[in-house]
Amino acid sequence: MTNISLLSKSKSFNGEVRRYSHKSTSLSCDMKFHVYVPSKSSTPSSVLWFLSGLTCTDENFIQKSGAIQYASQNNIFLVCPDTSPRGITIENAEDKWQGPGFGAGYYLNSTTDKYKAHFQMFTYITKELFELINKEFTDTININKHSIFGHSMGGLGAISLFIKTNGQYKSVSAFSPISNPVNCDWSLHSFKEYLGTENKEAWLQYDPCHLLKNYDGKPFDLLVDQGSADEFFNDLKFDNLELACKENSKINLIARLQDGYNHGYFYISTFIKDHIEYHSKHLNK
Ligand SMILES: N[C@@H](CCC(=O)N[C@@H](CSC=O)C(=O)NCC(=O)O)C(=O)O
Repeated sequence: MTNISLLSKSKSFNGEVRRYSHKSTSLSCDMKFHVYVPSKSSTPSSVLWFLSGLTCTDENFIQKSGAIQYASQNNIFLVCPDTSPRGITIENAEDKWQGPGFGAGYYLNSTTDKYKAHFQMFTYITKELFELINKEFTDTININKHSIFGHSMGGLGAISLFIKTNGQYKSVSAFSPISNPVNCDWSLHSFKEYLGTENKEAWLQYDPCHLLKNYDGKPFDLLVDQGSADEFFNDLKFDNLELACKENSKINLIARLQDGYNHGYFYISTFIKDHIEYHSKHLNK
């Protein structure tokens, strides 16, 4: 018995863009997500997860990134989750697009009384939705071939989820990630609200720079693109990311400062082909 409801589908590059809804047990609310299903092939598709940034839903990437063409060419099944629980009430909610709140789940499991009932995005992405995709599309995908990438808050999420799940994903990359959230006022504010105002150790468990500096697993590549004209450049701490990776010989950082590009989807769509081909190479090793 299926646990997902099809909301829409459209043919695209010989495959299908589909939007589904389901009742999330980890978030205790109804959630939506998009997938791209490549055209039928004798080889099961590899799976590539994209984690979106602040203010996004499951629609921004699939509509604006230009990824579908390259996913089709590389037999890649795309998964585009939402960025927070939806349709619930947050008592005394804050009206800040950087969070905490809707569109700003930071891909972490909240422990504070105000948010913990619904803001469990780490578990939602890495367990609940991961298992749902493997179950519902088991005839289409290779359940052992998943990779992950993301943008901004989603770049933070891709790097932290990759490291914290010990090999669940074959490869990782990021566009303009929030690399050091504990050293940026607005992301630290969300971390304090989600994880506790004095709980520095908990914040660090979701901070890419801290995780990269202290990583002690199998060596891996990390492709990161960063626009030089990014309006959030000083908040994203690209330099701290480079330093954290330089200090750890297990991480092969491929850092690309892209001259003149800003933070938005026109920049993402310029380099999306490179990222999809990077993941395809790692998924087909
Ligand atoms: N203040 C604006 C800007 C919000 C913004 O730029 N969001 C980015 C991600 S930022 C870090 O995670 C984004 O992806 N926006 C969606 C898009 O389609 O561009 C606002 O309030 O929107």
